[in-house]
Amino acid sequence: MRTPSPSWPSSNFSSSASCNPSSSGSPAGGRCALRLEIRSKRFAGREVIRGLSLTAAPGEFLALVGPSGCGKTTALTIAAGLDRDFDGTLDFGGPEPVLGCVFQTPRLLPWRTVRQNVALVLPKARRSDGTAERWLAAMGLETVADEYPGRLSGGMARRVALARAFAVEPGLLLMDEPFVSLDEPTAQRMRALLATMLERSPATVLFVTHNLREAIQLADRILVMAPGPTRVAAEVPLETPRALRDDALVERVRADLLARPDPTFRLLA
Ligand SMILES: Nc1ncnc2c1ncn2[C@@H]1O[C@H](COP(=O)(O)OP(=O)(O)OP(=O)(O)O)[C@@H](O)[C@H]1O
Repeated sequence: MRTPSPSWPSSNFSSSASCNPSSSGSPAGGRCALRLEIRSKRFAGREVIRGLSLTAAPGEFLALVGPSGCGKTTALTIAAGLDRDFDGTLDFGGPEPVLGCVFQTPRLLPWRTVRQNVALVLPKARRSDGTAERWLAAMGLETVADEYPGRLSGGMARRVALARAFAVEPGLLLMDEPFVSLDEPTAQRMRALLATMLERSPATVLFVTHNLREAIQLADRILVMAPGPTRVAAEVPLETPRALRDDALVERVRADLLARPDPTFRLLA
């Protein structure tokens, strides 16, 4: 049985400090640079990535797009520091950042309430200081804080996963197809919500997606990956402010990219 969906939070917000669920009060937070150089990554001797180099400026939203199996998740896992078995370097231009991760599935603990799922990622001293509740409220989820994940819709569960990622005030947010398999209207609302949350709590973002429209809508820069072994084959900066990217603009940019003579872009059609 599913609980009724609470209303979606508004994507407009006041910039006053009291509206910011972040406790640091610092809009810049701990945003970090990201410099990842994968000279070679092998699985059981098979090289899947060669010569992949990517950098992100503090606060930049970088989207990695490319066909299935080309190594996007592998690169993200290395950027998260979860796979150190590669030839190359990972550098944040300073101390290791606080990481927030959002995966293809929400990965909520079914035996914990929504509130507990968010509070669990916080340092012990902050688990009951209202941080989890503030982020749940920011996602429009305050009415389901005491529910268990099994009672949530798919979209609500994804919002809990987003609240959990933002609750740690990440300097680096790693997202692996976070809105895949949602119906399109729900995915659209999630994208708007993500953009709003990033305005409230800025982070450097590495966002993996198959969905070129989604990348055009959200990213500051798109890296197009090509397989065999994987490398960055093209880079697309997006200069129109995110808030001004309506459907028509997204479609126009997508059509322009797919019409490019570079065969890499045809892999994205
Ligand atoms: N643990 C592993 N052991 C062996 N091979 C792996 C492992 N993880 C990934 N691979 C291989 O590495 C390649 C890249 O996989 P990866 O999951 O990074 O691709 P992807 O671009 O994220 O794919 P998708 O878009 O389908 O999620 C694939 O050929 C995959 O089979």
